[in-house]
Amino acid sequence: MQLRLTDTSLRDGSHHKRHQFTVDDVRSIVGALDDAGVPVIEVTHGDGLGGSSFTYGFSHTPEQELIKTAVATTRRAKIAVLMLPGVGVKDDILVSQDNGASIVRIATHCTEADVSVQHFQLARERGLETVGFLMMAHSQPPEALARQARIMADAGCQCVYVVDSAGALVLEQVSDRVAALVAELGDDAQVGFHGHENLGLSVANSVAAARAGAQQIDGSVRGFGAGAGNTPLEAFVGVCDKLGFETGVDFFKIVDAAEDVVRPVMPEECLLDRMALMMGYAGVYSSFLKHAYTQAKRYGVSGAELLVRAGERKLVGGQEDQLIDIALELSREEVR
Ligand SMILES: C[C@H](O)CC(=O)C(=O)O
Ligand SMILES: [Mn+2]
Repeated sequence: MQLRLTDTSLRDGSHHKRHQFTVDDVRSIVGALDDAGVPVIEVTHGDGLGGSSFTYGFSHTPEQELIKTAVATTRRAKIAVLMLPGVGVKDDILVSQDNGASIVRIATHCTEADVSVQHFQLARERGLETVGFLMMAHSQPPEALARQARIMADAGCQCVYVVDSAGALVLEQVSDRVAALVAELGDDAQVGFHGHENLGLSVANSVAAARAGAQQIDGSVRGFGAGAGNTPLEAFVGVCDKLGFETGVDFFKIVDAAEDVVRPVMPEECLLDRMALMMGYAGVYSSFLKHAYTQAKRYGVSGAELLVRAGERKLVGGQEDQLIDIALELSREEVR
């Protein structure tokens, strides 16, 4: 069986790098991944097009410069961009296409697929390939996710992803969700899976997704992504070789890329440490990790407790400022 892999290190890794990617980083990573045969490479601010802001963190280099560099560097791989409606706007899609991106991935919270309809319609009218991201997929049962996937597919989405933003899903919880989407969508759209490593299961979860019928799988070389990182793509390629899934990616080349090209660009390794584990356990959006570190330090409170409470409040992407509220709550409790 054929799997199409997308590397997200130059987008999800942007969270870990606090959005400080340079043109040189993009050139070296895209060059190495393209040479290894990775078919799709995503390049955008961590929070998608238009994410460079006070709330999410300002980019070192404008994302459109990074996208242009990726397009100029790649020989075979397609360049994808991510957008969250409301963070980015329709014009951002058009500018990205003018700069050579050919796949647009529209991400919504997994109960809000309806906000993506106009973006899929525009992207298809313009001849772009489309992917939909149902984020925080652990928070909804399979049948609810399938209904949201149907909204995306009817709007023109060609592959709907189960996105384990919190790294909170465990094996059958992935396959049940993927299978529900496959059953709902049939030939109308493919199904994909995007994992995070917060419970140490991203590779196993991606295998479960593929076995349940997912045809597209995300990963980031060296796990370079938010939280404890994404599915380490080089490990997943090796596992696919052993299980007989065809990826078209050269295992030895991607292992060298991870070690020699990607690791030097990372500020530090992505760790499965206390904070990351809390995210997986409590079901917290992985992109909150750096914000939680910042607020925990600023208010002198426990980052792990901050994340557990973020999970209890069921915060979703875009509610980063609520971490300040929780930090104040914790510091008030400590004073008493
Ligand atoms: C904007 C988020 O970082 C998208 C993503 O990668 C996820 O939800 O996971
Ligand atoms: Mn992610």
